[in-house]
Amino acid sequence: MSESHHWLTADQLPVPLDPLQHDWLYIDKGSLTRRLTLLAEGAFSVTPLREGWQPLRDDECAALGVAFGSSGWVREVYLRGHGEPWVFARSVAARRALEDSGFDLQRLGSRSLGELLFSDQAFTRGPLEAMRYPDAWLPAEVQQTQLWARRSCFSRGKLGVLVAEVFLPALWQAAQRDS
Ligand SMILES: C=C(O[C@@H]1C=C(C(=O)O)C=C[C@H]1O)C(=O)O
Repeated sequence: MSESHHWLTADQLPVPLDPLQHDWLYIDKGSLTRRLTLLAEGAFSVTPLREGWQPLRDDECAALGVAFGSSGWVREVYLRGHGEPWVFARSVAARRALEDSGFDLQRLGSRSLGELLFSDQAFTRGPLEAMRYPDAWLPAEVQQTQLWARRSCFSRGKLGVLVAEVFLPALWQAAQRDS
């Protein structure tokens, strides 16, 4: 894997990002749901693509502090502005921690996970890390190399919900128009 295939904090990036990308990837630590809702003037929606129990990826197990190959809940969605996919988001939590926590990730459907995480004061957000997301991890229809993604872990007690967000070209176009 090349250097760009590691999750990096802003100070670990070999080359600084342009200011707009830096802002979306690292600076805004508030709810992305809220930011996208504003950018889309309310025309925001969440569409689940895939939800279920699966073995988590190695980078996810490492970030959550569980053994490689651990099972977890995987939720993949599009966050849409004006119906267009703006962000592909993949959120995961280890099975044991999730079951012990009573946190109801399984029945969210098209409600935003962000609303839930940000409305519960007990969750704290870990550092934001970014990388160019491997295209093989994206749904075929938006597959493209070199797309920037970020991730961070929301923690409440022993539960960690790791949220990765991949910014799609339509988002950058909308953000550029707005800036
Ligand atoms: C973490 C947030 O939640 C967003 C909403 C998600 C969902 O509904 O699955 C997933 C990831 C995030 O992009 C947020 O709004 O900041």
